[in-house]
Amino acid sequence: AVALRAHSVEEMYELLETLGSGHFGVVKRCRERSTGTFYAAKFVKTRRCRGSRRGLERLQVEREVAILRDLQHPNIMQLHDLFTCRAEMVLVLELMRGGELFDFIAEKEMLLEEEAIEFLEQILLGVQYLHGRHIAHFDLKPENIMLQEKDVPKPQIKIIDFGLAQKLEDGVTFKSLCGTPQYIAPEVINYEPLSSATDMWSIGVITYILLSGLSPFQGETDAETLSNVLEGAYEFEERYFSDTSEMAKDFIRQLLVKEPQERMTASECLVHPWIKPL
Ligand SMILES: Cc1ccc2c(c1)c1c3c(c(C)cc1n2CCCN)C(=O)NC3=O
Repeated sequence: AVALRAHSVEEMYELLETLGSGHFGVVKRCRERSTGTFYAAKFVKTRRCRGSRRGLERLQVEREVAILRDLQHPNIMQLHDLFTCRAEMVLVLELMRGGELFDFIAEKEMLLEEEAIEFLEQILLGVQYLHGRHIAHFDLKPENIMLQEKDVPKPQIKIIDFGLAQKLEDGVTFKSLCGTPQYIAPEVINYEPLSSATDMWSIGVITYILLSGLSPFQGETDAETLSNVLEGAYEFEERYFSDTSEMAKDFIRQLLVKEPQERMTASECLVHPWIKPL
């Protein structure tokens, strides 16, 4: 169980280099003094006095922690320890030495269909587990898919960053305008009720990127990207998709569907002939 510790994180962990920073805060590699095991420590400033922005971050982190504590799946990031003090919260998380899937694709330009399927199957198993517990991630993108190790034949992945995740209470329509333009579904832009289907649209975008290195809706500006998403305006550019299988294109077509209810669910994706050939 993850206890709320009164001590400072530095009593229990030796802080090492910064792994990344961004809206989520700062993430540092660290080593647990008692075991010598390496982890990732995510620091989020939550000092209330700096205006509502900090307060909002604290709420997001508290929601993320509540969700993470409840989850136990090989493809979902595990919370190992938690420290809160007035000015900040520190989440100690499994270390994913392989870094982001985003960087992995960038290095390789694009993946073979077999490699893409390896990643997608794990992402879909993690998302199927989340949706089965009525949790939507709402920020699925290659930056939030981390690799345990990267120089291995079949890298293991975990989904991270549940800062925008929500428990989907039946009947409660959740609307929110956040997420990253390239990956957000039409209903997010139209401020319509969001659901687990919103995550499935993002998986369609991620699949398109894994196979081509291209982002299907990206425009010159965010505004252009958002209007491309609303029009559902994407195509399989011949130059990039000439040797992509029809099965793979069908998989993407059945996710990049404007109507949320018409998109495949994670479970349906896992038995789609492209993922689960007979
Ligand atoms: C090797 C490496 C490099 C950058 C990392 C991480 C690991 C990392 C990690 C985590 C998070 C939330 C962010 C992380 N970042 C920041 C970027 C995440 N999109 C995490 O939970 N475990 C990580 O290893």
